Amino acid sequence: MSHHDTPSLIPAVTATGAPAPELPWRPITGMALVVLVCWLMPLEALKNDHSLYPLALHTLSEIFAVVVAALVFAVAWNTYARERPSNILILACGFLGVGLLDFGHALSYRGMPDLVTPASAEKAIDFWLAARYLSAATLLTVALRPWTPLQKSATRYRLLAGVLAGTALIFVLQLFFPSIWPRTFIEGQGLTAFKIGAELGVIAMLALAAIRFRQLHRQGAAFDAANLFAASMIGILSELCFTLYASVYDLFNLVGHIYKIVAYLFIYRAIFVASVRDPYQRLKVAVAKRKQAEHKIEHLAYHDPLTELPNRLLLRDRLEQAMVWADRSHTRVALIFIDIDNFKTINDSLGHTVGDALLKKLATCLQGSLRSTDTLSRQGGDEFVLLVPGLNSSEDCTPILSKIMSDIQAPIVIDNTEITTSASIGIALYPDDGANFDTLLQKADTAMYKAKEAGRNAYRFFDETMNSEVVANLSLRNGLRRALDNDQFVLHYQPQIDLASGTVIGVEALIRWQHPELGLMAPGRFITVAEESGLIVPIGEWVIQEACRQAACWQRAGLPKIVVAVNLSAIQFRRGDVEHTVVRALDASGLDPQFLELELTESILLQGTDSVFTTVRELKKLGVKFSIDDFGTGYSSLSYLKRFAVDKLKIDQSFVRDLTHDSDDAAIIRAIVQMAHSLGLRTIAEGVENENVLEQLRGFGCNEAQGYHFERPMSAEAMSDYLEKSRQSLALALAANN
Ligand SMILES: Nc1nc2c(ncn2[C@@H]2O[C@@H]3COP(=O)(O)O[C@H]4[C@@H](O)[C@H](n5cnc6c(=O)[nH]c(N)nc65)O[C@@H]4COP(=O)(O)O[C@H]3[C@H]2O)c(=O)[nH]1
Repeated sequence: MSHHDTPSLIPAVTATGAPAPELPWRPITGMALVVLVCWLMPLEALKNDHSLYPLALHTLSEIFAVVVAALVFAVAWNTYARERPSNILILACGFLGVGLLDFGHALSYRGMPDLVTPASAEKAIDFWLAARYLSAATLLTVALRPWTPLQKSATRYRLLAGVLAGTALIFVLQLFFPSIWPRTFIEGQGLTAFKIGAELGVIAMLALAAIRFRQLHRQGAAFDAANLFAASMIGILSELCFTLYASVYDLFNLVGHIYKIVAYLFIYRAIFVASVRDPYQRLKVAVAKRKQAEHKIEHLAYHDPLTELPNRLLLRDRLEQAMVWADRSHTRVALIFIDIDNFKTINDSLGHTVGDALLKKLATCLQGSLRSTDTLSRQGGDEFVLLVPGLNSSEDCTPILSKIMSDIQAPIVIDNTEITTSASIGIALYPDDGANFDTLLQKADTAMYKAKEAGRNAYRFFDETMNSEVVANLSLRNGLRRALDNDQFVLHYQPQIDLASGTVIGVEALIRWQHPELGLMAPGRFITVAEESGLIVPIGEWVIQEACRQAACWQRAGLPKIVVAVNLSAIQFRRGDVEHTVVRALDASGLDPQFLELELTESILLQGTDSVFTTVRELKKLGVKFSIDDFGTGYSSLSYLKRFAVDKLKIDQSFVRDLTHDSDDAAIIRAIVQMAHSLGLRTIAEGVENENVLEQLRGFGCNEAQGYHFERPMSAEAMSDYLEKSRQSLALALAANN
């Protein structure tokens, strides 16, 4: 079965989604009762009353019927569209023909002027029967045909032409060759058996149509089967009247004509429903759906899908409006950047679903304590931005900020887990800190970072010093990128002295940046920026390679064999591949691994990841040495001393510096040295600036020392000279001993 053959049926509801109308049994039954009463009652007087249905009334009723038939055609034909069922066109054209034949009937009625031939009962009956058959055939056709669209649009014109030609033929035959028709009425005798039989034929066709329409209605037809069913049934009642009448002026004739008009009206209703009401309803539904979809799209464009809060776009718009209002009312607008502390940890440890639920709850909670004029938006991730208009001064913000902070700190229960968090908040004010959205947002963001740096769970108002820091950092970051490509880094070396022998046994490699404008820059000014930007990874790689190369170079030059110590950053372990870098540097330089020492900070060890452990273990296998830098300042956990099996502890210079005046520092150093020795580790004190300190360190049993008291960090050439001198004095001492 092709697509077009499929009956256009849908269950229970119509095309517009409304429930299918009930069959109109009430008018049908009422009208049937009227016919029954007329038939059963002895109404001889009425039946013979010729004034009951006079010519004028007949003409009037027929004109009305013709008008309704014409309306059926006009509405259906003019509103027809290709996707509509072709049966609508069949009804349209069929009823155009019916209307024309009814017109012929009205003009032929006895008492009307001549239309080619004189008017007569038989002439009127012949037109009448033709109209009845055409109407019954039309209804039966649409009852039996599937309600599918036409294959070709030209068919509609062919159909119209066919109906018009057929009707014209009937007119011609009736007017010019009336004798070819069987007799239907004989003056003085009344209706012929043919006429009655013909009416019964119409009744049979209409009955078939009615049965089919009822069936289709039950199956939930997508067209108005109920009204077409009523039209067929009332058509049958009308026809029954015409099998019962004795005079063309009697009661049955009157009732039959009225019923015919009612049947036409039901067809008109069906056509109107199919051609106007239903399409209009569908259009209304489609427009409503479209509006809904548009509304949804608009909502999505301006809101964050997770929290339903306004997004950046809407926030920008609201800020622009708020700025205009602030200008007029001489008030301020605050843009408050809220970043949830440790959100990443919560997300990673409890999962994204919990993370999302937390953000939603925070959003609801925050929104609950804001005024209707404030706008809370989500920028993505764990960042919210709040817009507060109508402030007189920055102090007006304080109550809001305290409220936000306490709201965020309140414990939130998700999936039976209680989560407590906090926020770092940065505030920028309009017009004080900027005159547009981007500037204000960036400044609020900068202030938020300052709050984070200050230990989180804090808020900071933006001030210009923050900005200059940011600008400086930015130019530093860009400069660092170029520095690596342009070979602007150099290593300086500081000797490490063995306290027992007084000889140099190692050097610490310390990076310097030969800045084209700012001169030689110490690492304290750029290492943090390099770490933040990740540039520490390639920079650190260069340091290892250069230190190994230089150490191997000194050894090849016959200078004393010393260990070169290199600082490593935690970021290098997190983002880089330390093991491969070191192995490559050793291979390239040819340096024996035992002359390389890597200085680890406690933060590296605290990462506690297996990869740090594996790297240390693998490099130790090669012979590389490890020391812990700045020992004593961090957690100084004994467990990682055991786990990582380092070789040396580097006592932080903050303890060494005040050693002679501060008894606590002395106690700490003594304890570190004792502990290191009992674990079989060597100790080195850094920052040794005078002889007194040195003496005390010797007294504690510290193995090595490094500091300005011996030498400041120096260039590679200066270090070569230093090593050369050290070699010579060693040779002299040996010669003297011998
Ligand atoms: N006041 C005083 N200071 C002394 C004395 N003796 C040495 N110093 C300074 O103390 C720092 C010792 O290095 P650090 O503790 O590893 O601390 C280093 C280290 O953490 C880092 N750093 C240096 N080079 C590198 C590198 O190549 N990679 C990494 N990741 N960090 C590096 O930068 C820090 C600072 O390095 P520098 O500025 O070169 O500063 C050096 C050194 O010049 C002294 O007697 N008195």
